[in-house]
Amino acid sequence: MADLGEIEELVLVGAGNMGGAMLSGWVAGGVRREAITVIDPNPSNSIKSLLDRSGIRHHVAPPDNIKAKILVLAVKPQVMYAVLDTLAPVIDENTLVISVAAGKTLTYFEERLGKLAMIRTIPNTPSMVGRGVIGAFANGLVTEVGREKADTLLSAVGQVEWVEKEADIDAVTAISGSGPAYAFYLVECMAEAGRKLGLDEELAMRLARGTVIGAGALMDGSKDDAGTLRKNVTSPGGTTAAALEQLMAEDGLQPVFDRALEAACNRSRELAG
Ligand SMILES: NC(=O)C1=CN([C@@H]2O[C@H](COP(=O)(O)OP(=O)(O)OC[C@H]3O[C@@H](n4cnc5c(N)ncnc54)[C@H](OP(=O)(O)O)[C@@H]3O)[C@@H](O)[C@H]2O)C=CC1
Ligand SMILES: O=C(O)[C@@H]1CCC=N1
Repeated sequence: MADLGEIEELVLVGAGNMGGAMLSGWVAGGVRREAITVIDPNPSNSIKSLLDRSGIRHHVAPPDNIKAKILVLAVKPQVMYAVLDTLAPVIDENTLVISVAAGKTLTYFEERLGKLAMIRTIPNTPSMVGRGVIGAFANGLVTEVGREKADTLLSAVGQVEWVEKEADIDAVTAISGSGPAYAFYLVECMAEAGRKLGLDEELAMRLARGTVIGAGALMDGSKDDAGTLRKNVTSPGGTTAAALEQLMAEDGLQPVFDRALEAACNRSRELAG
């Protein structure tokens, strides 16, 4: 595994939710501040304060005195086209490009930047607390060393899962990229149901939040699979069995998740263009 301290000429384009999370992970993990350049016309106050605190170079547009060894693209898919047009000054034939943009394919980037070593990734927001899940696919121009460096950078914010087919990234996006939103929605639904049972709204939310956080922590520390952990809660003839009977009625939530993840996967494919 490469060392974060050995990373050089790392250029981050877009320091929002995802770019900012990665930047924080790199700084905390030991990437040298001199090795990082951030390009963002309007970083948030928290990123501005990180940049000021750590003394990292910041530009509102690509400067012409740096060639990126690693270029991380973390702007919204909708502005990617315009951004790529501006990047020529910071790219040469040795630049390794890492995209975190949902949907945007390697072909899309190759058509605009030329044939370069490129990695398409899809992280998720728990990357902000170092607990992300990041799917990644490398094109044929990425060397073993390049892949190791990318793995090290991405591992600074979470668990990296490499896939063998680029098309799988759309499905990864549907599970782990968007997945935190499903977990948060679960909390919202549980809290609302508790409120309808007569609990104070804020108490219901504290109970729902704490339960999902605790269940995640339990799963994190356990060798048991999710099904076994569920069965451990479910006493025969008890309250959980009564609830699960409702949640699993007919085909249960599976068809809803099938439809939801298919919609996310299809949307990822649509964002390609
Ligand atoms: N949020 C998520 O859960 C996930 C997001 N992603 C992907 O990450 C990418 C970024 O998303 P997210 O971080 O949520 O978005 P944000 O809007 O939080 O961050 C994007 C940043 O890029 C900045 N920006 C806009 N134009 C430029 C430019 N020309 N040059 C440099 N920076 C620019 C934005 O500034 P301003 O705010 O002023 O526009 C903003 O700071 C997207 O492609 C998304 O698909 C992937 C997985 C999960
Ligand atoms: O909703 C989106 O498009 C981005 C990608 C995955 C999570 N957020």
